[in-house]
Amino acid sequence: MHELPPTLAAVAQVGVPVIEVSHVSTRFGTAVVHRDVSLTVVRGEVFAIAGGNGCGKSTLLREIIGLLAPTTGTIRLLGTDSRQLTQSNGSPLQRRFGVMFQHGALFSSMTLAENVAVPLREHTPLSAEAIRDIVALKIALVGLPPDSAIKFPSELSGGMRRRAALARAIVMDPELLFLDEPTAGLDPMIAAGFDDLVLELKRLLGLTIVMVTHDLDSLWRIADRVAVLGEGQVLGLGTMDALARSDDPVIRSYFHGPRGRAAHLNHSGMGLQRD
Ligand SMILES: Nc1ncnc2c1ncn2[C@@H]1O[C@H](COP(=O)(O)OP(=O)(O)OP(=O)(O)O)[C@@H](O)[C@H]1O
Repeated sequence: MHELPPTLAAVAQVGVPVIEVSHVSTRFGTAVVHRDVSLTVVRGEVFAIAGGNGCGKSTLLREIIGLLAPTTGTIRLLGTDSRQLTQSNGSPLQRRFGVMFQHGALFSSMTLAENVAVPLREHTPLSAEAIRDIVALKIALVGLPPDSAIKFPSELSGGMRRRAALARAIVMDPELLFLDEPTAGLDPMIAAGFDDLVLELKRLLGLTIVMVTHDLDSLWRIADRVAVLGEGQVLGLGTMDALARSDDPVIRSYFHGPRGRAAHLNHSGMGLQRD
């Protein structure tokens, strides 16, 4: 029997759980960040983790990708306990996901092409020529011009830096893509363009996407499901439409404050109407 190419194999498994967070609690000293958090991400969705400042979104992301071990509870990533990632470097599992950290986290002393090449240099035996070709392809895929490859991060705009960071996150053809505050600090037009790019890459590459964000426009635009964290717990989990109807006071204040209302109006098209 022939094996399916990775993208088709991923499409064939749409809806299968790829991340299972079970009864996770996290403490830093006496500070409790998570108490009994459980959620499941299924293949093929854009799953967002939202909530107020300091509610533990990035910490949960770090736990899922094995940079940090939860105090209690378990997290299974693509069927493997993510503690195994915490304990070992260079696990084959690490090749199956890409991460775009907050603000892009590009190396300032490297050109854009060198930044994008880092995972290939670290995790594959590919020749310099093959790496150059793959990097050029990924730079084009995120909509950056070829001449940006030789530029340093300081020579790029904020939006271009995010696209470069995204190119690095997908350079190993991952199944799963993690985005930590991908649109933070971008102006609304650039942020919307970035959201569209994320959706396009999801479609082209058969990605499952987990995104930590405060950006209500992004949530309305691209999230299939959203987990709202607060008070150490999952306060609500569902589609944006379902969450917008929630009676939970924290969720209500999150979605029905001035920014939440404006984002909802924009999403429904009403925000674009003029008198
Ligand atoms: N390594 C650490 N040691 C001690 N405390 C930490 C550590 N990492 C995170 N925290 C604390 O855990 C809490 C949750 O932080 P986290 O960055 O996960 O929140 P967040 O929801 O992503 O916040 P923001 O939206 O502001 O980025 C914060 O109070 C933070 O100070």
